[in-house]
Amino acid sequence: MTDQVFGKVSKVVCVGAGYVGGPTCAMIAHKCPHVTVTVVDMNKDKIAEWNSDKLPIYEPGLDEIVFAARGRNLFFSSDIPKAIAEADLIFISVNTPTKMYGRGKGMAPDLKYVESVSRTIAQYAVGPKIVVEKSTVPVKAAESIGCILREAQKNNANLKFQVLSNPEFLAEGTAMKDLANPDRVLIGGESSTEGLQAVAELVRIYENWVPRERIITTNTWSSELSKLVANAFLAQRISSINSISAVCEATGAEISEVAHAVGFDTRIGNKFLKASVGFGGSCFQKDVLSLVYLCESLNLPQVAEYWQGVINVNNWQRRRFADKIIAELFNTVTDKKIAIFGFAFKKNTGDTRESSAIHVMKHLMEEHAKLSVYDPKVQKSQMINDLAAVTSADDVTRLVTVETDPYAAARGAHAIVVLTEWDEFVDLDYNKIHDNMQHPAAIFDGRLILDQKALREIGFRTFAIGTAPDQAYNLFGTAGY
Ligand SMILES: NC(=O)C1=CN([C@@H]2O[C@H](COP(=O)(O)OP(=O)(O)OC[C@H]3O[C@@H](n4cnc5c(N)ncnc54)[C@H](O)[C@@H]3O)[C@@H](O)[C@H]2O)C=CC1
Ligand SMILES: O=C(O)[C@H]1O[C@H](OP(=O)(O)OP(=O)(O)OC[C@H]2O[C@@H](n3ccc(=O)[nH]c3=O)[C@H](O)[C@@H]2O)[C@H](O)[C@@H](O)[C@@H]1O
Repeated sequence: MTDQVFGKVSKVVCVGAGYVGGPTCAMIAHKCPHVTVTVVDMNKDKIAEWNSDKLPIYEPGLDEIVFAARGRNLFFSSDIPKAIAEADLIFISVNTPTKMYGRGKGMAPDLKYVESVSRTIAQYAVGPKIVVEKSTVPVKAAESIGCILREAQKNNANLKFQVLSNPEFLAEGTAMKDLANPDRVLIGGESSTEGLQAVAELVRIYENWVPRERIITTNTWSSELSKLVANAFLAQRISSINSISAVCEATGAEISEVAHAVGFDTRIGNKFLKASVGFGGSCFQKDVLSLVYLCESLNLPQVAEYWQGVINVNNWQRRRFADKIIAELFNTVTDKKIAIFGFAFKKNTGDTRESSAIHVMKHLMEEHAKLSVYDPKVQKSQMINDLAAVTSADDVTRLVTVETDPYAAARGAHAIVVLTEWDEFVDLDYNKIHDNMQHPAAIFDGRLILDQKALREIGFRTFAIGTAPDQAYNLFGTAGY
């Protein structure tokens, strides 16, 4: 019988206290009171926020779990060496953004943070450690991590490492629900005796609350690839429905009716068929581009081109929506006030990474529109920084104001543009809003959340993604297409 190299896990450490590391570890601490969980980060300010009353990220249900477990079996620290030395199992949950320089610029994920953590683990580890890739990485990334760790093993016989892949599938805004009740947990590892032992230890953690049949174990490369593929398939569904939204606008078919009818087929399914102004968020674009780059590197240009199409449609949808706004505002938005409702990439999050709002606003700013933005969760400084990054600080100062209520944002505006599907936008007093706007007043619904008919009865001109212009109610033609 082979000795058990990896004992029962009682100390878990997560390097990276971001959108994934924080919520995931809070859930592990909540569900496994016998395990001590420490989340570390090189960003000391972020750790201070995790230790404060105001956590650095907003997720429904997160505060309650963190406040209950913090100081009991959940800790946030910047002492990375100490945490690594004491850990039985270490999650690597650092960012893997699209590389913005050198080889693979604009396509490949930047793995410098993952490598840096691997080197830190190699430096400070004592005894056996299970190292778990939580970050989304290209196929074979575990091999690079393993190579760095094996080097440390050569100089210290007490060190033992096994690298596992355990990608995260939570979505922002529903992270706590997704973590508490995941469709599946995926764990990839080596089929060696030590590899299987390490996988079994990670399974044991999740088994505290996830039914065993929902914990899938595969080889390492299948696990790494499955994460990229899952995101690519999800993004592909949105680009598919968005491409059809343009056909609807040109024909009189209704995108929500088409999505409903198509999604009723159980083979297709009804989720992720909501037409929109384009998908945003830190991962879909990054991970599809990572898959495209991987395919190019593997000399599979047809596969790369196929997935690149998902990104192309997304960019086109954002541009198409901005062009529609300009066309319907009589082909000029210069100096016109336009209210922007929503800046986050989806509702129930303050995250703005790759938000479609940034791209649509950029297009409107290029036409010198004056934009007045309201979002219930995004800080003003965040909006200013995001917009300045794609235009210029001068343009932002000249053209953008940020309001703390939607009525102020819409006052005196020629149009309202809905870019995030916040529930509160549905229940606003649109009679009052209409009274205080320039007339004719228009609403462009990029999220299909508003009652178009009711708005037209108030007197608005309306446009919604995937909805044909209704000549009986509004003046929109097909200009701009
Ligand atoms: N945001 C999401 O909803 C999801 C993200 N993912 C993946 O999870 C990974 C992490 O994503 P997020 O949590 O959103 O990123 P994030 O940017 O919110 O957090 C990453 C954290 O890692 C820290 N960090 C970077 N290098 C470090 C180092 N060498 N030592 C210590 N700390 C370091 C950063 O300071 C930052 O706080 C990415 O690979 C992403 O693709 C996967 C599923 C969902
Ligand atoms: O790897 C990741 O980071 C995560 O990426 C997505 O999660 P997230 O980006 O947080 O949010 P989604 O709900 O997937 O929405 C992404 C974007 O697509 C848009 N969307 C979503 C669904 C839809 O039907 N239509 C649509 O336009 C959303 O508004 C948003 O802008 C995946 O859903 C998660 O499973 C994955 O773990």
